Amino acid sequence: MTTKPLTVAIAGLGTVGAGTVKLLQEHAGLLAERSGRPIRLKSVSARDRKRDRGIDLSQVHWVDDPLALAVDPEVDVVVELIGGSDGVAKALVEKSLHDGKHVVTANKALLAHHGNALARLAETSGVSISYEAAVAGGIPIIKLMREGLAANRIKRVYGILNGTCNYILTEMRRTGREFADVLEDAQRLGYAETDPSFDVDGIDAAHKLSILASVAFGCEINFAGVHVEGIRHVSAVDIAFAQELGYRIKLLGIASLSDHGIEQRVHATMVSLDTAIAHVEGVFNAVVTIGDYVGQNVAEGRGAGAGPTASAVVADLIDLARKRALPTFAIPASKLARLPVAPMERHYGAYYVRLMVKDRPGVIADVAAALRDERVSMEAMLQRGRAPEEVVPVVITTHETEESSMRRALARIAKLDTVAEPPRMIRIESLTA
Ligand SMILES: NC(=O)C1=CN([C@@H]2O[C@H](COP(=O)(O)OP(=O)(O)OC[C@H]3O[C@@H](n4cnc5c(N)ncnc54)[C@H](O)[C@@H]3O)[C@@H](O)[C@H]2O)C=CC1
Ligand SMILES: N[C@@H](CC=O)C(=O)O
Ligand code: NA
Repeated sequence: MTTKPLTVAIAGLGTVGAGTVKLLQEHAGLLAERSGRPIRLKSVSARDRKRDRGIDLSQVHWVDDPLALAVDPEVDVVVELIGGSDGVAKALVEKSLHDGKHVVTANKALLAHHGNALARLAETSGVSISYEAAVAGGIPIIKLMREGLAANRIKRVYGILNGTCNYILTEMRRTGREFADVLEDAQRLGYAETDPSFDVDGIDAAHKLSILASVAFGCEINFAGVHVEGIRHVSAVDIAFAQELGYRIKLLGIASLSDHGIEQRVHATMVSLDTAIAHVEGVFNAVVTIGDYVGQNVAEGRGAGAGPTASAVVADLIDLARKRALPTFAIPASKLARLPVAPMERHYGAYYVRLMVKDRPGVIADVAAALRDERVSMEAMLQRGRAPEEVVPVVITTHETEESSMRRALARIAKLDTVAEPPRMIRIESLTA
């Protein structure tokens, strides 16, 4: 057994970087045992050398220019924890791979945008790019899919992929607090992205979903092909109606294969209270995979924060120390398929629609007519409180229909004089987990 340490350099010492340094130091003995050799942190780079991060950097080289880490001949692995799909993070990862260094990264934005090219580059350089921390934080979902489920064809993968959104939706429901107020909490706790609109607008979950889809289906990453919606439009009223109807609202990422191609979508979703995923709360994420031999598998754990993310980063380092490397997205980059994107208009599902209507005779008949004309079949209707000539909420749930019909019906409903605000639509997903 080799005792030569695995020599590591880390770029970025924020939430994840500082958490990773702490874990490497506190568990040094355990990691050496599990890896068969020590994992040695040689150097670090970040923007502000003087900042107190609550970690001991006295035995570590400080390097001002992160790109210098890529050319240090002693370094085996560069750990990129800066973030961002371009700029320094991309330059560092490319330079490191070119220079024959393994890369570990938590950067899903980078992989979603440039993963195909980076996987090819890693392969031609004979090194690996590992990214367990990039998808669902501490859940070992990449390991689960690339290794544990490797014998299966996977047709569908979905889950709660953003800790910040799940935390916000959970707190709003439990406490009735406002969206902006809860988002500040998530930022303080280190869950949110540098620009939190990436979280709340669904972009971060879409980055992760595009990576999961590639590993699940053996296809190239196609981030541009993800239909993305966030949670800004989800209001306390919808959360309360969801509860009354037996649902919970979750931001889900869902990828599946159909006759039309690959469907990838991220949006607020009503899931039945009977499902396990409805009860995944706070910063927890959950990923459900359906394999043809194994059936359904559910993995749950913390999706963000220093500790869980560091756990995933260091798990990748242990694999490298053990000299275990796999193709980036489970099969060689040159073999990844380029799949057609199934248009969202062809999506077939059930819908929740909330209208704010003037409480007048005939209004419901007009709404029902618009639905009927577009062949959307109503499942149930709820109206709470009567206040003639006042604006009141009316909720409709539909049977399964094509999204294009639903959109046409909503466009007609929005134009009715009695409808005071644009209709709010949330997809209802029938899930088994
Ligand atoms: N915070 C979390 O819970 C999770 C974050 N991630 C990902 O991990 C990465 C890091 O995220 P956080 O630690 O939360 O971010 P952060 O903002 O707390 O830390 C970023 C670090 O990068 C450094 N940095 C920024 N620009 C730099 C530059 N030009 N040159 C050198 N250093 C630079 C900053 O000084 C800081 O130390 C991102 O890709 C993020 O998406 C992934 C999973 C969970
Ligand atoms: N901002 C992300 C961090 C982890 O990927 C999240 O909230 O899930
Ligand atoms: Na993970």
